[in-house]
Order: sequence, then structure tokens, then C-alpha cells
Amino acid sequence: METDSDSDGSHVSATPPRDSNPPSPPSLLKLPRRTLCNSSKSKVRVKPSSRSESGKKTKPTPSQPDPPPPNPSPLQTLPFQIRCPFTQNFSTSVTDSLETVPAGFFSKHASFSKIHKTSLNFENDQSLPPPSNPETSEIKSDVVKVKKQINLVSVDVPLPPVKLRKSNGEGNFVRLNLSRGKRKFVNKGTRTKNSYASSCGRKSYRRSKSKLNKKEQKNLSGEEEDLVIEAAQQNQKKRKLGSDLVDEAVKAVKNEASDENLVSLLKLVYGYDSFRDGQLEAIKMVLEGKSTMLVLPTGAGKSLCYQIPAMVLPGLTLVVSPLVALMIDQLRQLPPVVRGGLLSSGQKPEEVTETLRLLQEGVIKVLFVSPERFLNAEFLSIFSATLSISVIVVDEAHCISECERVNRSHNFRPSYMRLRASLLRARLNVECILAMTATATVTTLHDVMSALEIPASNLIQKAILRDNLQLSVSLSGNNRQNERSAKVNQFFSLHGSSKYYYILQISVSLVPMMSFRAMLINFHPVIMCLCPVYQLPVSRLMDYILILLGFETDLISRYLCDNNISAKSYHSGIPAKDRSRVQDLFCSNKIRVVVATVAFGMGLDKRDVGAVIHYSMPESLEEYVQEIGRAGRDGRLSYCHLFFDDITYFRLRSLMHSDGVDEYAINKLLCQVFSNGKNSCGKIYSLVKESASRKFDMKEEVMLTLLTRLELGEVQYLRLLPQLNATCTLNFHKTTPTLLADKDSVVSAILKKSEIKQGQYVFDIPTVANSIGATATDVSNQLLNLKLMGEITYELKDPAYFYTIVELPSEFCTLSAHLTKWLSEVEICKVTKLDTMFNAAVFAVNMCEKAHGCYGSQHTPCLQKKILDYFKGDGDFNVPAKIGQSSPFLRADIKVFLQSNSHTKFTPRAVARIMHGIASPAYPSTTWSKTHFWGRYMQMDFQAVTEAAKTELLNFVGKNVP
Ligand SMILES: Nc1ncnc2c1ncn2[C@@H]1O[C@H](COP(=O)(O)OP(=O)(O)OP(=O)(O)O)[C@@H](O)[C@H]1O
Repeated sequence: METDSDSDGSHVSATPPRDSNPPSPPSLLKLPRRTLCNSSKSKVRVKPSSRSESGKKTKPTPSQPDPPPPNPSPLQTLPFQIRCPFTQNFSTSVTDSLETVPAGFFSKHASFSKIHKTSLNFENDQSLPPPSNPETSEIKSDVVKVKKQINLVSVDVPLPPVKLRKSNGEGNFVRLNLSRGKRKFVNKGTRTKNSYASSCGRKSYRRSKSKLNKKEQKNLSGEEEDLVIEAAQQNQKKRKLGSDLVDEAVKAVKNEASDENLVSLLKLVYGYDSFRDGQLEAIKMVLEGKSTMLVLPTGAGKSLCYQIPAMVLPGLTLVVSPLVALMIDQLRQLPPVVRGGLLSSGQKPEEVTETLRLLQEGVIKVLFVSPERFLNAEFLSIFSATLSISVIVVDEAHCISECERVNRSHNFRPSYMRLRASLLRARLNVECILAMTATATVTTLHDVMSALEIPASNLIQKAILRDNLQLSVSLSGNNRQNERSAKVNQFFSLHGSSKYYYILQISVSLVPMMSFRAMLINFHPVIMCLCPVYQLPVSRLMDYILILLGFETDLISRYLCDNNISAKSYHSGIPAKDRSRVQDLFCSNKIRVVVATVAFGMGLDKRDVGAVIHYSMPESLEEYVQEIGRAGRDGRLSYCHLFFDDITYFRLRSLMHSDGVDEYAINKLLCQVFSNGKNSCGKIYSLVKESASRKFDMKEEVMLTLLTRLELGEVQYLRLLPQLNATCTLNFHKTTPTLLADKDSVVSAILKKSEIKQGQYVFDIPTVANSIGATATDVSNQLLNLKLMGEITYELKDPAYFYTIVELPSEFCTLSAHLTKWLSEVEICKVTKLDTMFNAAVFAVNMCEKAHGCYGSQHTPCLQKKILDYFKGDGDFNVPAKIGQSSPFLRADIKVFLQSNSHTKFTPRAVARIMHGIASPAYPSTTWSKTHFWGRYMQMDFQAVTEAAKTELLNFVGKNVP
């Protein structure tokens, strides 16, 4: 399943809210007024809002008067403000920024506090936009003298070893590959500018000199040239020294993995003074070869827990990661002393070959792979006797849990079933497994630890949430279109042109776009809402990620660009190359906003993301925690706002049922898979994806999940083979078919097993392969060879799942009942997670008593509590009251529907899907959305609709229905 790694769930198309009574806008977050001022006001220090004794918020008192605020408008009373870059003030006083950090944060996260201060210093120094990478500024100052002295712009003087980590947030990989515009998925380690072993001296000087333009070269005096050479040589020495120091430190840890030795290594390689909570413990466990379950909050530094062991342990560290984007990001984050590589479906053959070569040579210490690539025959063949693996790291290990697997990636990820300790040990001979996640409920932890055979004593679990994230929620209301337009007009007539108003204009102008969105979703009578406006305080370099559904991302990013906020969209419809470019641009601060679907968030480690805005509700609290975890990774206060509305919730809840299947359909699938009876064992078969999907009314991913379960369940019934096309249409050109068949067994088999249609030979690849005892891949390769020799041309069609039968089930009924139960548990689990997310949001908005620090739309304490309860297993799992359980019209509507479609066969599930507006392979939306029953009962419990459909079908057909 090659695409899985890129899955982002953008299939979800949310319906806009249509509540006729919009809530009163959320109360204003009292911002330091400086965020609203132009640069001339930048020195004005304003205390953040304070609370009166009665608990009411009071307005901040500026030490210097600001321009009078605009007249009160609903648009002002919002939690955030999106700032235009031109009005942004980058010069922030240290005290102001410190005021934004919640009490207790530094005490808990010593290392965070260090970074926080570093960043503040940077801000003071860098007062003008556009911003350079904050992480490089400190380091650059070290070399500034040399540069100034010799009047050079582009001489890259290498850095002292202790600062390596900070000097280049992109890691050596970026330097060598990405900066050239080509992505080779190999971390080039020691050859980079910042690495210890990079060549300097003469060679470096030559390279530097060649970068200068002619004029600059002419201006370089002999004395200056000597200075350049001397600087380069000095740095070469420093690097050598640094490299030796790291070697020494690694050796010391190998001898004794003491706290002291590990901290020295940490300082030397990363420049950090101390480990964060949980890191040291985890590193020591891994170094001792103990399988470990590590649960640390987002941004707490889990990656370091395998990076340091990778420096010390002799073999390879294999990291299984769910998304290609995440792998690339992690590869970049590797320190220069640890060389990494990745194997993914998006690579060119030469990149794969290069990675394999480096692996064989033992140069690559950390290899990232997707679960789809993992453990297949090709992958296993890499690992010869000489290549040993020290640790397998399962990143985002919650995906192993069955419910999580489908929920988080919005797609079935059957390949996660391969991540079982027994398989890993048998096939890769690895003892130590490190499973890492930020979000795991008690059940998920249990699933992961038992799959990976991690003893309970080896669980390291710290806080779930960082406390520098300010959480707010608002329920989107639904204004009628003309009301909205009136509001916009009123707003502009009141506050014409000042910069302050300009900022508001940005959000207000989202309104026409919302209407456009309404036009796109034409399946329901949609009443659009005036999307609340976000006002985000920009007290520092600020970036935003808007998490929202696929097709909207382009619209919104275009809109933001039109309003001078540099933004790009990121969703699965964009080619992988462009997506990674967007990520590069965002990470290098060239754009400020990424308007993205969920694919963008996972694992992204950009320190200064100031806010994550959920434009629509995530599907679970795990997803929410994971996604807001992209904000504030530098330890500073950051904002996470969630918009939710009933319609989107209903829509998402319906979609949770789109993967479900009935026992009847599973039974039919089993009959086909094992249709060849006793003699089929050991033979190759194919299941053509498209036709089977329609026949069984089952999504392709669901079929693959079932096949994988038949391979990896308690009994191995079959073995999955590489996916290929099943049907071939072939023409002979040079040699006559019979002559060629004499020389070639594949051709001979083709002649025997083909049908001739219009002079062309049409055959089934598995049939030909079985007839000569070859594999389907062998047949495909031979066809390619013959084509290259000019003997044949051919066309392949019918993409299919290929498998060999290992054992026939004794009977299908028990097996299909078992599989159905398993899938329906997953379905229920997904719905429960969504309900819990919705309940938490509803609680924050409606039931929170505004005690314990919640106020206005700020719900940090109460949301934090909801999240913690959920992860402890005490969440509010009740079905929200909004979900209807019965309707007086439902059965009558179903009856009419069945009568008007009497020519079509339905199952109860198929009827319920249509009533919920969910397309399926056999009932596509192109046909069925035309019925006016489409989506009519979206607000009713799916199970209740299914039951009603079953009753009506029984009445209608007058006999048992499946
Ligand atoms: N001991 C430390 N002191 C200071 N910074 C650290 C420390 N350890 C890690 N970091 C930094 O913290 C940031 C986040 O680390 P990392 O990406 O490993 O987090 P994570 O736990 O994997 O987060 P997520 O679950 O969100 O992917 C990185 O920039 C990393 O360099």
C-alpha cells in the first residue's frame, strides 16, 4: 500500500454548520496592546490582562496610550488575531515575552526554559523582519568577526562542535540535498558544512571563493586571502577536535552509561545542558537492550531517546514511521554525527541503490522505513548476515492499536499488523524494541505493549500535555448569508483603513469563501455560518497551522496570500514533491501559515509555531493532542483554538461508518479468496481490486485489511505477495510465437493459457505463473525483458492483491463471524472516540463553570482535565444527546425509498449509508446522492437507521435479508 504513508484523511468533507442561533462571540483574550500597534509602539510594555478579585477580566493598562480602539464589534471579541506581516512587531521585550509563560512551566521543563531564554535574546537582537532562522543567529555571531574582517559575504566558516545542534536546525541532510533542490533521502552526515569531518582548508577556501562574484574576488587582497585560509584551517582543527571529543564521549558511554557520561555526550552533540524528564531513563533502558514503551508529551524530545543509543550501539537503528513527511523531518533532525537514510515509495531507484550501498557499508546508523515497506521480501533481503540491527523503534506506536490504526490515519493501515514482536524477532533477529508515542489511552498502551511484548515494568510514562498551550474552543454559529453580509458591510464602514482594521478584514473576508464552500457541498441544504474571526497575538515570530479539510486548504491559503499573509496549502491532492516543498518553506520561515489537512501536523518539529487553529473538529482527543502538539515546542505560550459545530460532527460520525462491512459481505469475500478448494495451497491467486470492491461493496483498504488479517491472524490462511496488475494483453513482433515459446518457458505458458482476442494474446498473470511454478514477479520481469529485446509489446491492467494460499479454512461461517466482530469493534471504537472529542468540546463551551482558570473561550484547565481523564480511561464516552435514536418518519421514508428503487438490491447497511449520505463502492455518490433521502438521517444513530432498514427490507422483500 504505497500511498498509505502519505495518507492524510482529506477524504472527509465536512458540512458547514447551520445552527440558526449563533452563540455570542467568545470573549476577548486581553492581549498586550503592543500586538495591535505599529512598530513605533514596539517599545511600549503593557501588562497582560489581569483578573479582578471577582474573577472578571480587566483590560490591560498600557503604560503609554494607544490609539483609541475601534468601536466594539462582534469581531473584536475573539480569542486570537491574525496579524498582517507588515504590521507585525518583531521587537519584543524580554519581560513581555516572559509574562506569557505560565507559572510552573520552567520548573517542570528545565531544558525548555533554557531554550526559551535563548529565543528571547534572539528576538531582541533580530528586530526586523523578515526573520532569519532563530536557531542559526547565535551561532552565526561566532563567525561574524571573521566575515567582517575579510569583507566576505559567503564564506561559511564552520562552527565549534559544541554548537553543532543549534547551528543548523535542518541537519546535514538539508544542506546537502534539499538546498540543491533535489531530495535524496540520505542524511549525508559528515560531509556537510557543519559536520566535524567536512573538508575545509584550501579546498574549502576554493569553494568559498568560487561563490564570490568577480567584483568581490578582485577586491580580495592577498592579506585577506590568507585570512580566509587561516580561518578555514582553524575551523578544520576545531572540527577534528570536536569529532575526537564526540568519539571520546561515545567511548565513555560505551564503557559506562552513567548519567554524567550521557550528559557530556548530550552537551557535546546537541548543546543541551540536561536531559528532559524521561529521556535519560529511556536511553539507559535501550542501551541495556531492554524493550521499552515511552510515553512523553509532544515536543518532549522522544527522538533523542533513539538518536543517542544509535551513536553508541554497534548495529543499525531501524525507525518505523507512519508518514513519509514525518520520516523526512526526523531525518533532518538527526545530529550530524549520526548518519541516516530512508526507504520510501517516493524514492528514485538510484536513491534506493545509494541508500542500500551506504547501509551495506555500515555508514547509515539510523534507517527510517514506512510500515508498508517493512518486513516485505525485498526489505528483508537487504539484511544480510553482516548487517545487524540493534534497536527497532516504532514511532507513533499508538498506530499498532487496532482502533488507533484506522482512526489516526483515516485509513486502514493493515501493515501495522506486521509490527509484532514475534515477527520482528523471527525475521530481523532483534531483541530491543523502543515504542514511542505521545498519546495513548490505557487500552492503547495495553495493545501496543502486548503486540511488542514489552514488559509492564518497562513503561516510561510522563505528562500527557505540555502546560504552555493555551486551549480555547468555540462553537460555530450559523448566520444567514444576508446577516453576515450586513455585518461585514457594517464593519468596513465603521473601521475603514487603519492597520488594525486591516487585520480584522482578513478574517471577515473569509465569509465569501465560506459561501463558496457552501456551494461546493451541494448535497444538503447548507446554511453557512459567519466563521468566528481569530485574533492571534503576535508578540513574536508567529506561524500558524490551520488544520482543516482538503479542498478548503487551497481556498484559504489563496485568501491569506491575497491579504499579504504568506500561506501555502498542504493536502493529499498536492504532489508529494510540492508537499515537501511547502514543509521546507514553512520550516525555513519563508511562509507563515500552512493551511493543512492532518497529514502535515504529525511529528513536525518546528520550534516556533505559535498557534494551531482547528478549523473543524478532530476525530479524537488523541488526534487533537497530537495536532496541538505542533505549537509551542520552544516552550513559549502558544495558542490552540478549536472550532466545532454540530453539522461537522454529524458528518464525521457518519463517515466513521463508511469502512464497516456486514458478515454477509465478508462471507462472500472468503468464498472468492478460497474458491479453488483443496488443490489451491501454494498456488498464486489475485483479487482484482476494483471489481471485487464493487462486488462486495467493500473499500479496497478494507479488503486489504481482511487479507492481512488472514495472513497475520491466529491461523495463517494465506501469504500476501507484492501487488501487481493481473491481466496482460500481449502482441508478438520479431520472432514468431511458437519459435519464441521453444526458447522461453514463460512464452510457452502464455500461449497455452491465453485467449486470443483480435489477434492479441490476453492472459491472467497468476494462471501463467502457476502453470510453470514461477512467481508473478518472475513472469512480470520476463515480460519486461522480452519487451526490451523488441520481441513483444504488452499492456497490463486490473491492479490486484496477489496471494498464495497457505491453509484452507475448515468452514467460512465461523471465520466470517469472527472477522465481522473484529471490524465492528473497530467501527464502534472510532465512533466512541469522536463522541468523546465532541463531548469535551461541548463541555468546554456549555458546561464549564468558568472556574479553575477558564474564562471566555479560554478553556485550558477544563480541556486539560477532560484530556487527562480520557487517557486514564475515565472519559465521557456517552453518546451525545444530539444523536437521535428514533424518528417517527424514518421507517416510512425507508419504505418509500425501497419502493422507488425496487429494481436495486440493498442490504440494511447500504440503506443506512444512503440515509447518512455515505458513498460506498457499490452505491457511489454520483448515482445515489440524487435521491432526496441522501444524508437525510445523518443526525440519527447509524445503528438505529440500520435496524429500521432491516425491518423495512424484511417487510418489503417478505423474506430474510442478509
Ligand atoms: N534535553 C533536551 N533539552 C532541550 N531540548 C531538547 C532536549 N531533547 C530534545 N530537545 C528538542 O526538543 C524538540 C522536540 O523533540 P522531538 O521532535 O524529539 O519531540 P517528540 O517528543 O518526538 O515530539 P512529537 O511527539 O510531537 O513528535 C527538538 O527540537 C529537540 O532537539
